[in-house]
Amino acid sequence: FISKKTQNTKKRNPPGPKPWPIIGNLHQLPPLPHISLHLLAKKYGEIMQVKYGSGTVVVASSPKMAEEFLKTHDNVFASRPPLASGKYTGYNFQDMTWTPAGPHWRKARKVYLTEIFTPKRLNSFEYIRVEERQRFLSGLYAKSGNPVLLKNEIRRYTLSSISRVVLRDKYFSDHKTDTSLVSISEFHEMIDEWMVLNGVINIGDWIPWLRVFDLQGYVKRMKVLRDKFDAFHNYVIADHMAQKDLAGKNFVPKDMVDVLLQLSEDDTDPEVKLSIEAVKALVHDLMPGGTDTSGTTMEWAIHEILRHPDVLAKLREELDKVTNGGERWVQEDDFPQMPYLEAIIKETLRLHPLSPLLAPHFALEDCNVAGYDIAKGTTVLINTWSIGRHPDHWEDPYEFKPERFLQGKEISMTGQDFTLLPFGSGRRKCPGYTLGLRLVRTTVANIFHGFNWKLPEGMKSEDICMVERYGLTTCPEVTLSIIPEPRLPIHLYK
Ligand code: HEM
Repeated sequence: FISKKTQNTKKRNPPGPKPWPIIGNLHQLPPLPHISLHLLAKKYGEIMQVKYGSGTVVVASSPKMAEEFLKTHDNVFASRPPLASGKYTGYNFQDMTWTPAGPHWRKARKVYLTEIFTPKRLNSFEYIRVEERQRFLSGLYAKSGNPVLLKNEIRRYTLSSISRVVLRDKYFSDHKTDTSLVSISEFHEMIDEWMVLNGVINIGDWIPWLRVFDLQGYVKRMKVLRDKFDAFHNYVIADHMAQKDLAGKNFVPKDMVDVLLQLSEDDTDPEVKLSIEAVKALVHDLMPGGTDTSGTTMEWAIHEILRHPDVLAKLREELDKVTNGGERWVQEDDFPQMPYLEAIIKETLRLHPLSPLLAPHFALEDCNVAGYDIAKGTTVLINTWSIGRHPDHWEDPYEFKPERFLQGKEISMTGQDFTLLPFGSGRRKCPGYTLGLRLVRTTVANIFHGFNWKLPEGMKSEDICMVERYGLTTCPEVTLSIIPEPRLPIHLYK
């Protein structure tokens, strides 16, 4: 017998697979959790509850459910779960990616949006992006006729573009020297490790009594990485402060570290003061957050274009038109005249969203979503990989067809349309997307404007590997080796 009162107060959880004791549904996730959750959602529905150990995780797999969490109830779900990666590799939850919703996060977000990623600031750094792009394209020209690992070239280029804007480019070198704290390859390894450790499912986060054992060794690795990044940031901050002192009253901020340090001296905000520790945490966000994100998106776009010669032919038509038959490189102010390029980028991000489950969101209080009770402390994942393939919203969802974005109503990729969410939406939306898109658009355009690309002997375009490697960012499993052949007048490469 259940009393009427009990019936009325009984919680209604979203449907989901039956969890096993202790581990919950963790055994159902590997190797690619977004695809496993996509398949489970086909059975249990657009809002689904699973158990990660003893933790409750709710997964949204349709545009409608994404809108519920990221718009209708955005204020409730704009936090992050307190995972070990945020503690050890996010400056004890002070970096923006992992910081819980609250005064520090609001302050950090305001700083990013009003000081760092304003159109004026981004325009003022355009000359850096142009110089770095030229260096990148000239480097490819020098390797004409030889196979290049495109991923490595792109990573080097995105790192120097972002690091010159964030902290000037003097802290790395090809090899470790007295003046460079880490070599470029060491720094790439640190970024890779950060991406891996921020995307892993760490058992200790979800089965708390196992935490002390660190069964997978992830926390040990996080601590090693924390110390490496901290040594780097300490050096960078100390160097910037010394130069600021030297300049005295004549000091003018030259990069984002300068801007953040200047803001840390501002005592006028009654709510939060930006400590030096917080400055390090925010600089930390910009480096891995800015490099691998844009680079991996470029990589996916290049793979797709090479697999689709018809797409390449149409892109070339557009490139030739805006550059007057190839008299010059494509520039940022050409974008409005390049709808096909834009459609390619959207289609790439639809099929290969960089963070297929976004970064995890977290319920700050109990909330009723679409008739289901979601308890405070629930982790929420938005499966953008699944949403981008939703058969009710996309025709031939598994096909790469940029043309779909040129027909009918315009679909935005920056958070207004819940069918396409590569940057998320709402309060936690990616703050760096304007910079990311500027880099991705010009690079993809110029790679195909400046070069024909030959695949290695015996390889066909359909052999290009599209298998994913899971992490906070999901990249191609196999690095493509291809041969550049210049197609523009020689003086443009010099
Ligand atoms: C094509 C490039 C990029 C893509 C696809 C991308 C994607 C994303 C996604 C999916 C999120 C999580 C949103 C959520 O949890 O709801 C995010 C957050 C974030 N991104 Fe990006 N991003 C890109 C470029 C950048 C760049 C260039 C920067 C900085 C230089 C950056 C900095 C950040 C930061 C700091 C956050 C955390 C925001 C918060 O938690 O409040 N991103 N990005």
